[in-house]
Amino acid sequence: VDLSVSWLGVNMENPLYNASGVMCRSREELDAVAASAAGALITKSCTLLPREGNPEPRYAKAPHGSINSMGLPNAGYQYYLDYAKAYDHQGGKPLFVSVSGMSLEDNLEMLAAFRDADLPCLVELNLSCPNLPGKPQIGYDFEASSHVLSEVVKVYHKPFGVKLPPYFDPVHFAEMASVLNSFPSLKYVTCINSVGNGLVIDLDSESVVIKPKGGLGGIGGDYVLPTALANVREFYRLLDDKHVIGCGGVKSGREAFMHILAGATAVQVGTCLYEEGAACFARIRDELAALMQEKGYATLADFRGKLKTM
Ligand SMILES: CC(C)(C)CCc1c(C(=O)O)[nH]c(=O)[nH]c1=O
Repeated sequence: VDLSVSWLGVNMENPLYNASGVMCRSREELDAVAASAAGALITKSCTLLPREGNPEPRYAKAPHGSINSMGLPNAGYQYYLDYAKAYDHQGGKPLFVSVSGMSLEDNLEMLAAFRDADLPCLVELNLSCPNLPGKPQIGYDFEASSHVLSEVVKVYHKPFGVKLPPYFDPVHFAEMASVLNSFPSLKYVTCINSVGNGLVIDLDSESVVIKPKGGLGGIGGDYVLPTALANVREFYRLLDDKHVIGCGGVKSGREAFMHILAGATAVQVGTCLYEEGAACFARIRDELAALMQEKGYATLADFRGKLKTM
């Protein structure tokens, strides 16, 4: 079976890579993903200046996944720009850079810097980045999303992507798809970011399990798979001429297969990578290949987007 996928000028030997935020904050972590069986790698969302992030514990494993309120700890955009400048784009795996500025101005400054560096890597704007005080995250404010993207495309002229939070209402799917469809240079979306502001309680201690935000944090893992698949499917259906990257609940070849069946071009691994380490990529890759073999599919295109309805 052939697990390769070529899209937006990048060639991946297999469709699996890390979810932004997991094993991608330092060059050592990024090199570990690149050295693994992953087909690509993406950096931790960066801000203009380095950030410590929230007090620990800020990540916790939960019975069926994970919860995190990391608070955007990162080395600052220059660090990732330097990594991208030194990166072997020809011989290496595709490198994606995630950007999540604390303000539109910060995002525009970072995007201008990546533009001027003229690197082969693709830039992904995290729309879970903070909005004005008293407003929801950008991705949940359709007018703000439209404004941000309008300003972004004035500065950044190359193809780019956005990381989307999960949506839960058909009207929201339609509204966000309508916003995204008005930007032709926006060539892909990654669905989904963690399911926001969940609460994991430890019964023995009768306590929250992470320190920031009174214990509230983004949920990942098994808990989010159905929501992730629905977001992949809906945006695959509603977007014109854009790729959808699946993220959420992938821990074996089975969930990777489901994401591709729902329409995903490639698939990211977050919680499972955090818990298992980079060996998960070879395991999931081999499980996906075995599943394809069993079902008689030779390539990813043989089943991509071919989810049956009743
Ligand atoms: C939640 C934000 C801190 C605004 C963005 C960074 C981020 C974080 C984080 O750094 O806390 N965690 C996630 O699961 N998704 C994210 O997009």
